[in-house]
Amino acid sequence: MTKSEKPLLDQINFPPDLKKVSEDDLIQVCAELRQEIIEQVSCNPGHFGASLGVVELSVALHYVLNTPYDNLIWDVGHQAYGHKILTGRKDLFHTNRKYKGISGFPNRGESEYDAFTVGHSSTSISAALGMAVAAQLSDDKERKTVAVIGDGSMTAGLAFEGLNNAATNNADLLVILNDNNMAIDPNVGGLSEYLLDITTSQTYNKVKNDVWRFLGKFNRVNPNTQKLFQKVEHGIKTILLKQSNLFEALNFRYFGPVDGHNVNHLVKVLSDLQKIPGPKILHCITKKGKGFEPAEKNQTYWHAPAKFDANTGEILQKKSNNPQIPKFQEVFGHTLVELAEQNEKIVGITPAMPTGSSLNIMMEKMPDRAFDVGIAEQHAVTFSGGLAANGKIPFCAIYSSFMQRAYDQVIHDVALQNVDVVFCLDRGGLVGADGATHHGVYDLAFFRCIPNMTISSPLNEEELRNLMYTAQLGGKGAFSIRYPRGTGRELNWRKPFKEIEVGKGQKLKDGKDLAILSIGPIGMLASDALEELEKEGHSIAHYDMRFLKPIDEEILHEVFKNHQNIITLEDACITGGLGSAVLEFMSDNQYAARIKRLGVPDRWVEHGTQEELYKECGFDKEGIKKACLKFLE
Ligand SMILES: Cc1ncc(C[n+]2csc(CCOP(=O)(O)OP(=O)(O)O)c2C)c(N)n1
Ligand SMILES: CC(=O)[C@@H](O)[C@H](O)COP(=O)(O)O
Ligand SMILES: [Mg+2]
Repeated sequence: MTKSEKPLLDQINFPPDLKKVSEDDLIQVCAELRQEIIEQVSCNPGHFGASLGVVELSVALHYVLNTPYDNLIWDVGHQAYGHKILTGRKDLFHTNRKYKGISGFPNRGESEYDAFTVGHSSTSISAALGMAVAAQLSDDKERKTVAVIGDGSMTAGLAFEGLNNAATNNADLLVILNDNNMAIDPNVGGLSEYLLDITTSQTYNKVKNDVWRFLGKFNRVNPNTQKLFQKVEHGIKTILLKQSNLFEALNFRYFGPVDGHNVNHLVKVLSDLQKIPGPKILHCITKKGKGFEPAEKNQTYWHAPAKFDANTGEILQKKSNNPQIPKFQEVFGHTLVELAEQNEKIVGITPAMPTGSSLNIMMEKMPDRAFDVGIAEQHAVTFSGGLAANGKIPFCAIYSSFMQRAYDQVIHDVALQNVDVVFCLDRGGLVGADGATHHGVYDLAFFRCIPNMTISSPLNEEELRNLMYTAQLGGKGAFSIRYPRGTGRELNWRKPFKEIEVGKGQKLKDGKDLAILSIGPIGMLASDALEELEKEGHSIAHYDMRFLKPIDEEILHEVFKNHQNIITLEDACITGGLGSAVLEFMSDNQYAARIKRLGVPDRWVEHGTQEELYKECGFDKEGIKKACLKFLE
């Protein structure tokens, strides 16, 4: 692809370079930055629409703020590509999300301009408040703190916990609400409707405009008069806006809505707001995908598209390598509808990931029984607990790494209640390019200590269907079914349902030299490795455990009686999951054997393709072979 000319952006490597540009030229800088993002992401896929939507905001913020001294915190961070390009990573941007390349999210270890490492949503207000209070305590009065949070991320409880605390704190904090009326899928819920209301309400906006006119004058007066103006302005807002504005009612000073694509206006507004102390919120209206027509039109697809033609928007590569084989997510989505057609108790829940999880299949077919609850994992779990308490069988689909946020709800609101909730734990294992924030590698360990919890992971698509079938039969309490990002291998997966006995694994292959115990689809890599080793004359047994809890003790007795060398394999952290369970069993039953645990080591694993990361962790096919041969030698 030929890159377009970018005479202004070429001169900008860090914010001080940007500050040298005249205000009149900022529009051109934005155009070049937008084009740079389009060209880069077109050939090196990543998040897209969100970054296009905040081009003007990114330029204006770095133009006005004194970063990195001032703290700029991006919520989620999937929109921070412009920020990265403006803060020293333009020449590295072609390595974005690649193995050993730069991270797709702001990362404290990567740049001093990344004030907080992010990836999970709705952390920005709390983190920013922490930084603002730290500045206050250090008597660092000049330091500004700004959090940029999207309308989707604002729906999470954590965001409101931050607002609530900031309201009475008086720390110098600016929250920029980047409102594009979208999450990955359309944003949902009362807050989203409220934001639309205050953006479009004529009465509200007339009052707001009057206040803005007043603020314009505010900046032109001397400091003594400013104090007086401040009081008057506060009075006006208290009387006129507090009752009609949620954020004002929470003690934030609310400004906006403003056009988030007018860079010169943003520069002016942000400069004005620097002079206003205390907690304040600037409501910016933007368009996700701004400036790239296909992305503006189909915002969900272009949230994170496959490779595309930067000129035409034509998709150049399907996301999956083999489009005929369905993703585990599609098997989940279609199977859920099939089961829900037979069992009217079944309902589906997703916290803001209808497309990613494929719950959208049920949402389209059975809109009354499938719920997108917004970015609200804690609520999704407790909501499921409530549904189950009144006789429904919720299938709550949550990405493993986002489930971390709802841990107490799983314990307190599902397991302890002894109600039937099926957790479809999506993206279990190393996810690839999203990296450390998104790898779903802790769930096996953090669920295993919960009493009565059933923890399962299918070897393949057929087992996924059968586990879902088994779980919906009811009477099983909290039941987790974990599957990874991506596809299995089965074209012909729509087979009749079969109940699987809870706690029963299966022997895939006999062998006498060594035994491998695996859980989940990573077991298929073990099968590949064993096929090759078999040809080399080695005899290795392979068991698909299927359940981590209750674990199949019959299999374990058989294995420990017949084998001195055992390998456990899981696409999960090796501390606390299958390997640990097998070691505990050995100790509790006074067996002795050599055990090698293969899995994700006890350190952060960054981004790359799944294959590169399996290799790094030593459990790709070659790694498994190597571990076996080490024992056999
Ligand atoms: C805790 C958590 N849940 C879900 C996600 C997945 N996720 C990433 S971005 C996003 C949508 C965010 O919407 P918004 O904040 O409005 O940003 P936009 O993409 O519209 O700019 C979601 C659901 C996440 N990163 N973290
Ligand atoms: C930023 C974010 O959290 C999501 O966009 C995430 O990257 C989606 O991951 P999948 O691509 O696995 O759905
Ligand atoms: Mg949004």
